[in-house]
This record gives sequence, structure tokens and C-alpha cells, in this order.
Amino acid sequence: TNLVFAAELAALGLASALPPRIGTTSLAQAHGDSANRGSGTASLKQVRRPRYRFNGARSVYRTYLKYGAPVPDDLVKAVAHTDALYAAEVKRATGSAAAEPIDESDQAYITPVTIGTPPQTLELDVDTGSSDLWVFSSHTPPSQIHGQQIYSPNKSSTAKLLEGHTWSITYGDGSASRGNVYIDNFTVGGLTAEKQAVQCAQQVSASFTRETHVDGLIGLGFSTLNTVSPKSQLTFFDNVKSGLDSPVFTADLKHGAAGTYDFGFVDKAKYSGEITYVPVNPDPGYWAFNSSGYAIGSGKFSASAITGIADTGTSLLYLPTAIVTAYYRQVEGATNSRTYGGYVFPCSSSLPSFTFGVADARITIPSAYINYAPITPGSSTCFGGLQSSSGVGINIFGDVALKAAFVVFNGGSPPTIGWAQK
Ligand SMILES: Cc1noc(C)c1CN(C)Cc1cc2n(n1)CCN(c1cc(N)ncn1)C2
Repeated sequence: TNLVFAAELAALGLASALPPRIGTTSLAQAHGDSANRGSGTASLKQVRRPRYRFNGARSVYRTYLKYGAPVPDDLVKAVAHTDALYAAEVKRATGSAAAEPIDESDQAYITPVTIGTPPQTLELDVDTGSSDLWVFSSHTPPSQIHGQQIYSPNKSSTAKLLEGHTWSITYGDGSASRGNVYIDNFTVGGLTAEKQAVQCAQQVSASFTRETHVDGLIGLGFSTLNTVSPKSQLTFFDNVKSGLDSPVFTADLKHGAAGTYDFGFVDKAKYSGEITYVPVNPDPGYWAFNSSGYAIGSGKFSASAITGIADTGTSLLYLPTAIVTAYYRQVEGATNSRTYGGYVFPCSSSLPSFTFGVADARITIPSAYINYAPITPGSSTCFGGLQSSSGVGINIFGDVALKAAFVVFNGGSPPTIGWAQK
């Protein structure tokens, strides 16, 4: 009976009150721990099983089975009932995927995904500034494909054409793509959306053709921005959100190194200090939030609200002209070049860091991130990672800003965005 009792307690996930006796060797002793009490005695430490929920009906049921007793019908029903209750509470799905820079200036980041059956692997640009999931495909004219991996729906047994639906999107820099739509399994970071709308490109603009490392985009903006017509489709995040442990995804982008996108959980190991959450206005369809102000280098903080969007699909940081001119006034030889389309400076110039506020929190972008890249490979003139938003029409916290922080995109009600130093 001691053994049974101990077993029941173990089933409860509780430490047993009955220390095991002769013949058992503690793990510590197995690993030669210092206090050797001689032979014949040992003690095993038990630990609580994480997230274990005791299910009484099931425990009684097991005892009936163990002693071959006939199981009463209402006990079988009770077990099914309690299992169902717990299934509703069980830890849900999460995912974690790499975000690899496509070049040495972190112009964009790519994330491996699989689509269809058998799985076809592509590497897509996760883009919180748009809401279309589109891919280079077997429907893309070969003349427009330059090294990209493609998705072939006709090779996937689970692909279904979304009859009569098309899509067409144009991005801030004028690049564009359009095509038809399939529904298929879509997996990123071990997380699968069974019926994901996968938009197949039948036409891509030259700048996408030139981007050999980018096989398409995963739009993680709000689904209201999705361009599929006549019926707009849900983003991957909206498709998986209800099954996630928590309705969030996080971005931990890095300068010149692979970072991660996590889904369903906030990884405490990825940031320092506290995460500061601020409201998001989902109406424009972007992750729009208010920054509380800025500071240049070690200068004083200027508390002035800056409404902008957190956009993983934009490379640079675009802010109001007044802030940008104040910044480059501190950079030797900086000019706003019409030729190169923005602020440039001698690559050897020393740059101040740039700090932006999120409520009372402060995110500081190291100066190295603002020395973005030579205007052409090998040039001694460099392009700034901070540029004016006046031509864009909206302030954009793109990768230059995002990679200085750990960012939580909280898709709960109401949506919020969290920022932490790292
Ligand atoms: C890659 C990459 N990423 O940014 C650029 C530009 C490139 C390079 N370029 C040659 C190709 C290209 C152009 C775009 N992309 N890729 C990604 C989506 N684009 C966005 C997304 C968004 N949220 N906001 C604005 N544009 C425009």
C-alpha cells in the first residue's frame, strides 16, 4: 500500500511523504556528491511536475485498471468530462523562428517557413507594416525569378485554389506584386496555420526580382490591410492567435546577426529591465503607437509625442525633418543629398547615438546602427540610418530602431506594443 500511496502522491505531482528506502541511489550520489553517507541509505529529491493538474477521476480510473476492477460507466464518463475540461486549459502553441539579415547592412531579415504537403521551404521577410502573405511561385514568370525559392501549389496535396480571388500590393518605395491565392498549410517556427491564404505572385516588380534572398513576405500588420479581393484574408498571426499561449509575437532583431521572431510567449532571456507597453491604434492597419520624444547623443531629452509605426519590413528609421536636421547638424560633413535620396556623410565621421522614448522608458540606438551603409559598395560616403519622414507621410520605426530593442506586438484586446532594452 505504501507503494500505491507513494504512486498516488507522485501522480498528484507532490513530493512523497514516504522516503524511498534501501536499494535506491540518489542522483547526487550517482554523480558522486561530496557527503557520502556510506552504503545502504540514499534519498531522492522529488520535484513538482510543472503545470501538472491533478485529475481525480482519472486517478481513480487508473486504480480500477491497476487492480483489474470493472470500471463503472459513470466513472468512464467522469474521466472523459474532466479530460475535456483540462484540454481547454492545457498549455497552447508557441513558435520561434530565426530572423537572418539578407546583407551586411541588415536591409531586411528573412525567416524560414514551410508551405504545403510535402513541406516546401521558403525564406520570407516578416513585415509588420503590411498584411499580405505572398510568395514567389510556379505562377511567377521565370523572367522575374532571379534565384528565389518558389512555392508550387500543384506539388502540394493540401493546396486549394481560392477561386476567383486576386491580390495586388504596392509598398512605400514603389515596389509591387500581384497574383492569385491558394489555401494551404503554413508553418513558421514550428507553429502551423492549417488554412493559411498563401498569395502566389503572378507579377513582381524589378526590385523584388533583384532581391534574390527574399522569396516573399509574411505580413503581420492588421488583417484589415490585406489586399485579397473580393474577400480579404487573415494574416498568419490572426489565424494562429487563438491557439497561442498568449496572443503575442515578439521581434528580437539584431545588427549583423540572426535574431528571432517568437509567437505566443515573451522570452525573458531576450531583454533586460522591464518591458514598457503603450497603446496601439489599429485603425490604420499598422502597429501605430506614440513615442514620448527623443534625445540626440548625450543631449537633453525633448519630450514631444511622435506618432509612428513599428515596421519590420522597412530598413530605416524615418522621423520628422526637425529631428533629423538636428541630428545631422552634429555630424561632420553631413548633407541632405538629392542625388542619393537622403542624408549622407563621410563614412569616417563620428555619429551621435539616438534615443527615443516609449512613455518613461528610453531606447537608445547605437551610433553604429545609424552609419547604415556606403552609398555604393566601397564608397567613402555613407547613407544615414535616420532619414526624414516628410516624403513618406508617416513616421516609421524600421529595423534601425527595432534592432536596438526587444519588441512585443500584443494582439490582445486592446492591442498594445511593448519595448525593452536588451
Ligand atoms: C528587402 C527590402 N526591404 O526593404 C527594401 C526597400 C528592400 C529592398 N528592395 C530592393 C526590395 C523590397 C522592397 C520592399 N521590400 N523588399 C519588402 C517590402 N517593402 C516594404 C515593406 C514595408 N513595410 N514598408 C516599405 N516597403 C518594400
